[in-house]
Amino acid sequence: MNGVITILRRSPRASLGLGILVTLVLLALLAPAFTAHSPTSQAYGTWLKPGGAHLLGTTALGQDIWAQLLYGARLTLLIGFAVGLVATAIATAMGLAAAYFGGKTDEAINVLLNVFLVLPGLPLLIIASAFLRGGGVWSIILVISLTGWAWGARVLRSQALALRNRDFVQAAVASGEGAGRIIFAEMLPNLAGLIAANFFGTALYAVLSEAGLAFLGMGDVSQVTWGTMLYWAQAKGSLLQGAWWWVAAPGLCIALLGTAFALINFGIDEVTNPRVMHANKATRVLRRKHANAAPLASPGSAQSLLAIRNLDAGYVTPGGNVRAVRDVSLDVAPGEFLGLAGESGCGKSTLAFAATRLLDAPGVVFGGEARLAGKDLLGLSPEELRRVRWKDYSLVFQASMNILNPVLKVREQVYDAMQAHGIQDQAKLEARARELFQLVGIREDYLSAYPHQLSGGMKQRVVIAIALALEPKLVVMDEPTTALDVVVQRQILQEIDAVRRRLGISIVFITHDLSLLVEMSDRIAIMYAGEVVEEASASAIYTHPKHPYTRKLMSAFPPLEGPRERRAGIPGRPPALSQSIQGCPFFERCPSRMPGVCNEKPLQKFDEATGHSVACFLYDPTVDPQRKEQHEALASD
Ligand SMILES: Nc1ncnc2c1ncn2[C@@H]1O[C@H](COP(=O)(O)OP(=O)(O)OP(=O)(O)O)[C@@H](O)[C@H]1O
Repeated sequence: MNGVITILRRSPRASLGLGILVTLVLLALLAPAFTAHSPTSQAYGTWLKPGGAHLLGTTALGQDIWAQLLYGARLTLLIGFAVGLVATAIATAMGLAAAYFGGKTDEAINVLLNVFLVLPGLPLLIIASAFLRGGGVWSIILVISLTGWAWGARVLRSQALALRNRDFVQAAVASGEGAGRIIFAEMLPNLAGLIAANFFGTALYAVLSEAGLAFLGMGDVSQVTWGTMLYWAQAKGSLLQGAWWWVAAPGLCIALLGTAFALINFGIDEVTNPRVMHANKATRVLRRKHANAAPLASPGSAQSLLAIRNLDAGYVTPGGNVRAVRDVSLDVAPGEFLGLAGESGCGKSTLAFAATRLLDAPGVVFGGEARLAGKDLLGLSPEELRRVRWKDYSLVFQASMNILNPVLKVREQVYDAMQAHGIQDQAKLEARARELFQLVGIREDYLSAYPHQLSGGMKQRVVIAIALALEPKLVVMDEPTTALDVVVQRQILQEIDAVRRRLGISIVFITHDLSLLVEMSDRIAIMYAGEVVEEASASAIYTHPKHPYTRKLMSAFPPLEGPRERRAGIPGRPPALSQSIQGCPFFERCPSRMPGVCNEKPLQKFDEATGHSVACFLYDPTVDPQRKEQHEALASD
């Protein structure tokens, strides 16, 4: 129900379509309230013009056209809805079975699908209806369902196959969940939008097919539907008699019903697909804002390679906007290693992707700025962006090794990025590829290998080599080594650091592992619930963490040296990012919270020392120092 309300709220097209559909259904159900005539009675005069007792005139057989239209809507709608249900049920069952069971089941379903898809639709409908003639409206429903399920099944199968390979389904399989639960609880809900769209698409096909069959005289012409009305109008030569309204009335109604189904279908697509409409809208608004924006004039920007200002980003979901990055401002200096840390889900990746224009729908940048060497990244056209990526900045993320194409040799893939940016000379390409391999610690002969011949660590090094190929000014690394074992992880990190120092590039490094960051970074920014809550040099974060959250994070990791101690987690959960947050987002979990201050005042950053800022009211000079001391003491108890 909530899903339907969201679709209607978000999509004016869906609301219009549903409005038309509901009106037609009401007219059909309440037909006796709108006409006193019977649709089948032939007691009225023939060929009467619209007006008087007969709103739309009468037929050649003396039937009231308005009454036929109202009562005919019942069967037409029944056929649409019934075929929609039957064909969608078949398509869903086939698609899910093919994807879940795979192997022979998938092959068999695929063959069946292909047979139905290559058979021409109309002749198949005609032959099937000839066989089932005399079976009334249910045989029409059966015939149209049998010919109309295959397209939906093909689309659902491919979507279900993609889902089947997603981590959460694989995890459910690995944990021993039964087939029924995986199909109905894990996969089906993710296909809900597609199934609903398929229902309305098939209903539209059914209404049009019924009209086509009836018009050809292949349906049950003794029943009143909009299709059989067209058949009789044509058979009795209504246009030759000048009675165009007999054809126009059912024709327009069919077109109206078709429009309603199509509008609802569009609406579902807009909201449940990749939410393209919203993403595009937000991007357009942002572009306009950026076209008029003045360059940044905030402190630090002269020193900054990457300057992020008041960045707001997140995801448009059917349940509302998720604000995963909230008003974040951050600078990365040339040659600097900036670590970004925080619990899972606090917005680190969203920040990195949004600032580098890599956030895909349903992700959206709601506002703010990101400038790289003064260039407004959020305002660049796709062509300008293409020129800047890889050359000015590149990105390496956790699953990056999967970007390697399994059927191309590593050499070609290393060449690709360089060729796309104008380096065509084979000798130069080869020399640079070898140099890059040396840089990231892989033997040069692996350039001739295929990705499957490399280990995970080597593949990740190849990706890092590709990211460095054009010597970008900035490399953003989002947990690039998390999937690797700790020894390989450490080696790669040391090599990345050596490359950074040698080439003078800046690195933004994202990880949960704060102890690793302390070791590697120049500066660390701690994120919590979409906000940067503390920012300081790595040594200050290690020796004097200020924010209670940073302190808790630090105490959750083993120390770099000294005796082993029992580590404590942070009780509670971060707030939902789909809701607005009043005051400090850490309030509920904070051992030093000051009720009436932290949960009420708008969150601010306070400078504790040069280059050390904390978003915490314990450092607010306007709060009574005694109160702060009491609460700090509480935390240390
Ligand atoms: N496609 C999406 N649709 C809706 N919400 C999303 C989507 N992707 C991420 N989110 C939400 O955005 C928030 C921030 O996610 P993000 O991946 O940026 O966090 P993170 O700190 O990088 O987490 P992790 O360390 O686990 O990668 C989370 O609450 C997450 O649930």
